[in-house]
Amino acid sequence: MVAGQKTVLLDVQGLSVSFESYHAFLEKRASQVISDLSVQVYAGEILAVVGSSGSGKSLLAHAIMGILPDNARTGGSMAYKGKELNREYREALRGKEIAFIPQSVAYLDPLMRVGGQVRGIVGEKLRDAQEKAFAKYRLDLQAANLYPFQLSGGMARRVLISTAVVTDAELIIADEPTPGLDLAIAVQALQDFREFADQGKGVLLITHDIDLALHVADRISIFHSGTVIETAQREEFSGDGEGLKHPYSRALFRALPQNGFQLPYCPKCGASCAVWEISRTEMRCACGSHD
Ligand SMILES: Nc1ncnc2c1ncn2[C@@H]1O[C@H](COP(=O)(O)OP(=O)(O)OP(=O)(O)O)[C@@H](O)[C@H]1O
Ligand code: NI
Repeated sequence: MVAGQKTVLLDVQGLSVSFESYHAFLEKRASQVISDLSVQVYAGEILAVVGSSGSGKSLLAHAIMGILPDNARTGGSMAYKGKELNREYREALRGKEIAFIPQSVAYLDPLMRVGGQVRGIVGEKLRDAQEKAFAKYRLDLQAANLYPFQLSGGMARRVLISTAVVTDAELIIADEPTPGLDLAIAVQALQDFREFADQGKGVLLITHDIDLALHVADRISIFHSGTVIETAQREEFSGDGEGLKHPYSRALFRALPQNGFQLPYCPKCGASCAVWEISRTEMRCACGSHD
C-alpha cells in the first residue's frame, strides 16, 4: 500500500478489457481494447492519463468504477487502499470515497432533479455544500430543480463536477472534465482538483490534452493503444524531452506548440509524415518506403 514514502490510493495492475460479440453462425469473437495496463494513484497527487481519442481511456475509468457493459471481460487486479476492489467494496465506495466525473453527461439520472443528485444519498445535510458548489461553478440555484434534459451540456458538466466536489471523496476519477466549459470555470475546476490533492487526496485525470496535463498533474501516464507506455513526473517533460523513456512520449511532447511543433522523423527515410508503429517499448516507422 505504500510505495517509497507515498501511500497508494488506487493500484491497477495488468488490467485487460475485451469485448465479446457474436458474428455469423454464432461465432464468438473478442476484441481486446485494454491490455496489461498498470497505473497507480498516490494520495496527494493528480495523476493524468493522457491518450488520443478512442485509445481506451474512458474504459479504464469504467473498469475502475465497475460500470463496463455486460459483454466486457476484464483481467488483472485492482485495489483501493490496499484492498481488492471487488463488487461489494466498489458499492461501498462509489459516490462516497470514490467520486466519478464521467465524460458523458448521459450518466446523470434522467428522472431525478439535479440538486438531489448532487446531494446524493447524504440528502439534506449536504444542501449547504451543494449550494456553495453551485455558486462556485456559477450554476443558478434554481438549476437544482431542473431535470438533466433541461440543462445545457456545459451546465450538466458543472453539475457533475459539483457532485464530485461536495462528496467526502478521497479519490476523484475525472474523465475529460473540462471540454465545453468556459475558461474561468475550467480553471476553477482544475484549481479545485489541485486543492483536493493538496489535502492528501488523489485525482485521476483523464484527458487527451497533454498541455492541460502538464499544467495541473504531478505525474503523467502516457496511454497508447490500450496500455500505459510510460509514467513520468511532470518535470521530465522539459527541455527536448530527453528525460522521457519512450519515443512516443518524446514525440508527443516535442509536437507541442511551445516546442515548435516538431514532428517525429524516420531515421531511415528522413520523412516526418511517416506512419508509426508504436509498441510498448519502441516506435518504428511503418511508412513502407524502405522495405
Ligand atoms: N461496448 C463496447 N463494445 C465494443 N467496443 C467498445 C465498447 N465501448 C468502447 N469500445 C471501444 O473501445 C475503444 C476505446 O473506447 P474509449 O471510450 O475508452 O476511448 P477514449 O480513449 O475514452 O476516447 P475519447 O478520448 O474519444 O473519449 C474504442 O475503440 C471503442 O470503439
Ligand atoms: Ni473517453
